[in-house]
Amino acid sequence: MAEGQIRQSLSGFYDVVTDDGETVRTRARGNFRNRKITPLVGDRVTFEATDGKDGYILEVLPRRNQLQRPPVANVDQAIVATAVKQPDFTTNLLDRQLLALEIANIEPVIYFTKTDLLTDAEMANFDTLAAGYRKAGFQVILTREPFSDAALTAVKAVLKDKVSVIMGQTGAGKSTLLNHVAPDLDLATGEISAALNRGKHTTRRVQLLTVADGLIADTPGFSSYEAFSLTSKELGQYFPEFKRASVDCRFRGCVHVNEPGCAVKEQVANGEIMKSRYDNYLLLYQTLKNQKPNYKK
Ligand SMILES: Nc1nc2c(ncn2[C@@H]2O[C@H](COP(=O)(O)OP(=O)(O)OP(=O)(O)O)[C@@H](O)[C@H]2O)c(=O)[nH]1
Ligand SMILES: [Zn+2]
Repeated sequence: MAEGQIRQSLSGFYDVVTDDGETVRTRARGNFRNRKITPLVGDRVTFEATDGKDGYILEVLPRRNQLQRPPVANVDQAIVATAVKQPDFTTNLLDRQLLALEIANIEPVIYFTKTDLLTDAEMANFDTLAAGYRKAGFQVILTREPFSDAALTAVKAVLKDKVSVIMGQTGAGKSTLLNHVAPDLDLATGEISAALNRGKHTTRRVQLLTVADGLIADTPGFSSYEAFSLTSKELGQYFPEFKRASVDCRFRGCVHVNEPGCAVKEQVANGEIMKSRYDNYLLLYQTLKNQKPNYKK
């Protein structure tokens, strides 16, 4: 019996890399299907290897988290590629992406793309915005020149020794960024997400690629479009700076809307919490409140 990590899945085959760096092609045994366990890329597994034949997976070790798109487990962080322009930037989309990651228990890293399209005055606004997100507790990479040494050094430092996924709207610059970080990958811009997960292809390949001493999923995520399975009451827990502030709210279970003595609203008023985050919270709160209860979870 050996142990390793699934680095690629393709048509029912799982390529497992052992701690010695050896790659073994395996299949999952029937008992996985019975137990409704589908091994995922990123899973730590035990497996049996047979000389000259495909090995088979014995057990999937407990997961820290898992994503549906891309189907990857044990993800450390998500690089949220966020264009400052083309497509237009909105805090609403960014905050929804951050919420989705918080729910999935995956650390976000906000990476602003296309800063070369900004005037200096516009750049100053993004500096202020980045400072707000940093204060809220998020990692933010914002550089004046895309793909400058400083920008690439920052990205590589973030990727090192971690399992990362990259997410962002179509056209946000995900493949362009990856191509700069790892030129040998040579991903076709505009094709990274077109080729996969669009329903047309039945043989879906998912891979963790070695990039800058880390592992990165070759398929981007789209979780911002997904419905959130949480209640309006729970929402505040997934805005980290709200959660921190809420210990000082007068009422336990304060949802930071109409309650008196709300520490979150106080911090919005005095500029500690970003107004845009609060406005987006209120929009999401209303959406969730109007949503039919979801008893699935
Ligand atoms: N000016 C400018 N253009 C950029 C930058 N990064 C990417 N682009 C352009 O933006 C367009 C979209 O970039 P992609 O890297 O294909 O975007 P993507 O996020 O991979 O898009 P999908 O594959 O559709 O999800 C391309 O025409 C890129 O050349 C940048 O930093 N500055
Ligand atoms: Zn409150």
